[in-house]
Amino acid sequence: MDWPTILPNGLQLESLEANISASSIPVTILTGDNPRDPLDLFCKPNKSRPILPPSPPALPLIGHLHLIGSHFHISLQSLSAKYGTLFYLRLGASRSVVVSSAAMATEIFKTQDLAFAEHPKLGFSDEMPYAKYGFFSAPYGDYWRFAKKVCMSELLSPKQIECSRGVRDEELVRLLQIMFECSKKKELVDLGVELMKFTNNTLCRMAMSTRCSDRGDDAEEIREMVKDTFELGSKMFLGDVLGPLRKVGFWLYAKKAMDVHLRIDGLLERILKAHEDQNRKGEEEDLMDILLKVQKDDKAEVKMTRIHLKALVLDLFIGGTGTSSEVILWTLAELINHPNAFNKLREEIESVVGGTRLVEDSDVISLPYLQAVVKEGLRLHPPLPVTTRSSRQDCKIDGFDIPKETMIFINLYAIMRDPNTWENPNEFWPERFLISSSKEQENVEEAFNFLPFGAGRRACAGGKLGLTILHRTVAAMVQCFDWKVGGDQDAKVNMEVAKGVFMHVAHPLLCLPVVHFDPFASRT
Ligand code: HEM
Repeated sequence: MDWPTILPNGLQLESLEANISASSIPVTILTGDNPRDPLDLFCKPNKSRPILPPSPPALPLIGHLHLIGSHFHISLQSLSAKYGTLFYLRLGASRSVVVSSAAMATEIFKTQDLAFAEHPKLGFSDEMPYAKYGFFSAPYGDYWRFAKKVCMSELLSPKQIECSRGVRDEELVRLLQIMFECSKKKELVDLGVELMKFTNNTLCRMAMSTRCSDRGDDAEEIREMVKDTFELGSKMFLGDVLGPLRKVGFWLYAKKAMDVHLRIDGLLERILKAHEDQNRKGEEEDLMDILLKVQKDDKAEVKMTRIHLKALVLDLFIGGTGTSSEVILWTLAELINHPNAFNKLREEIESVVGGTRLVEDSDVISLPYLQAVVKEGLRLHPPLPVTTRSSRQDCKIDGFDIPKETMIFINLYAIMRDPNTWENPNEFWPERFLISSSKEQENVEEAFNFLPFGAGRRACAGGKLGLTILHRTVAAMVQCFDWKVGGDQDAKVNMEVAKGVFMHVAHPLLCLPVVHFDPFASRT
């Protein structure tokens, strides 16, 4: 099925051409509920005439680009209020369909999961040496299925998460020590920066025990490179998805992208060699050790190459660090702005943990309010507010045709703030997750209303690890400190979101930590 040249509302090619030649391009083309996409004027007519979802008026060449503002997820949310929970957009050269309700998401994530089990291939994928081998970008097929199995049964399994407890404990204590130090010196902490370092270090050590290498500053170097990758990645994504011509993003940033890639590859290669050379028997296995074993396993159903291995480690590292630190930051910001919730959480922690030790992973099961707080943080501030899929074949949703290789934007942010599902959807109110019974909560998740980790085959592979890190870190930061924004007792956090496709905070969160409880006091 090709994209149509005649629309379901009956607009004919000839009449549109006439309108264009009358040189009133935008105005005349843009009338009608489901106007002709001007780009299609140059395509051959197609007999099958698919019925596309409704769409806003489009402009020649740029399509609907002019309707996208500084916050991608919010622009899509506003458009869905007007054009429905399934609508068609052409952003520059990309044809896409936007999904903004749980019912439509159910089609993508459950009913037709297999048909949408791929992330879209971006214009620059072929040019980037790792992109073809990565897990996130892998097409649904033998390699992806094999890597997913390795992730779920080995790398990110409950057993491996438990094995990583020592590393996670050490990194959390290191984070808290920084806060105690700043508190003592009455210095403001940039919470975003410290949390990012914390998740980076945790994931870096879990993935490749940087102590294996001969240099001590690998984590810092990786952090820099991941930052560069993210910045470049979003520019190239925007260039690719929003630009008038595909691959423009790549042409613009190719040299820088290649430079970052070579730096990352050099570093990963060095760490990999250190793992191969050392006799690590008796030492705790990290993810690289496990993958090296998988790579050498002749009986494995798929042969994993060296480049696959490096790309997978990098994907896990990139997928896990920024996401976790952002949610911790937003959740703390909400708690600081909602002192009642903050105090309620602290009381719960103190009643379960007592006053002599730091909260532990094993306490979380007895801390329902903590779990509700973290869920509410994820609901309001999903670090990937819009996830993407690509249709692997021609499909139908809600009676509309979705041609093969259409990019699907699933607006997780809009779904988790849908007023039809959530009472006072924009309010931070963790109690909403306590009021309903656990059965009702399961229903909410099964009904695809709560989707911070996406869903279906391509759902987040590290959700369990992510939640483990979130629960423990938020709990420890509340158990140990009061937080004064900018050093001021009554100041509130500015909750503005930075421009772009992610959910970064727009302004650094600078806080003075004031010690409430020091679990290490007796040891010093
Ligand atoms: C708060 C923490 C996290 C959040 C909110 C989050 C969210 C997401 C979302 C929304 C997706 C896209 C899912 C979809 O398209 O349906 C995703 C994919 C992914 N995430 Fe996470 N993530 C988190 C932590 C992690 C961690 C800790 C790891 C690993 C260490 C990880 C690894 C991945 C991978 C590998 C994918 C790609 C899955 C695939 O393509 O099959 N994530 N994540």
